Amino acid sequence: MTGTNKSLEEQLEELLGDDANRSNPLYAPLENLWATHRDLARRIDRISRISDAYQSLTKEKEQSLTERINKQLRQLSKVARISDHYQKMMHDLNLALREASNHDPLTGLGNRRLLLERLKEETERARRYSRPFSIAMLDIDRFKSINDEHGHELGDQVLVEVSRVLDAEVREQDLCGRWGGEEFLVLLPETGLEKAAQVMERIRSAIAGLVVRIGEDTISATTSIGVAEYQPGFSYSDTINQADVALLLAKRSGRDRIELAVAAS
Ligand SMILES: Nc1nc2c(ncn2[C@@H]2O[C@H](COP(=O)(O)OP(=O)(O)OP(=O)(O)O)[C@@H](O)[C@H]2O)c(=O)[nH]1
Repeated sequence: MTGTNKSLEEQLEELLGDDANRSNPLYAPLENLWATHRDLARRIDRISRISDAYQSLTKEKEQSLTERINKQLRQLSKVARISDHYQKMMHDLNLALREASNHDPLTGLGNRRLLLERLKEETERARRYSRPFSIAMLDIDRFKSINDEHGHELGDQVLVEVSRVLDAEVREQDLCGRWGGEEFLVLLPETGLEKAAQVMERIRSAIAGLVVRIGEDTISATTSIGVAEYQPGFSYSDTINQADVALLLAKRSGRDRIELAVAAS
């Protein structure tokens, strides 16, 4: 009656389902035992389903917590990237602002503000370490008539060309900048009057040889230059005044020349 490949449960079901076995004295206890077993199995099944459900709920919670943390991490790294980007932008903007506040937009040379800053520093250095320095004030001759004859735009072009010569001719340690209008200032650290005069003579000659072309027309320009050396006890503006006086002398003496400031005795 019982096949060997049948499970114990199947065999019992078959035994208890067969009415012929009811008269067997073991039938009732076996039926009871089977009922108890099935009840127990149902309970175990329920408990394990509850446990499974609880486990998957916990797993789900864990998963969603991990997902939430990952999402927050992704958002944080995005915010960090954006913040880095803005910091770089601010840095570049600051550099551009500093560059703009220190440079002349037409010629690209340092402006009066930068020149004054460096001049003050150089005066302090000269005072402290007893080191020489000189400055040269350079002015384009009869610039008004260049503007009047050829127009303001061309006047601007001459300013740019003169700036290029200046920038190319000054030495590494020197600083040249636009003092204002058609006037330029060259700062020559570690340089006495005589040496400064040599450098400026080279610059004067290079500018005199400059030819600015406009279509068929050509323009040339000359410059007058006043050179002054820092004197002990001088303020930076005293040195500027001395260079200005020398420049005025150069203008009055016929232009296209260099005059040196007379050292205070
Ligand atoms: N094109 C142009 N002209 C300028 C600029 N700044 C100043 N100027 C002109 O430069 C001229 C300077 O003229 P003045 O100060 O009379 O001197 P100058 O004609 O050079 O004569 P001297 O200095 O005596 O040789 C003025 O006409 C200004 O308008 C500029 O940025 N561009």
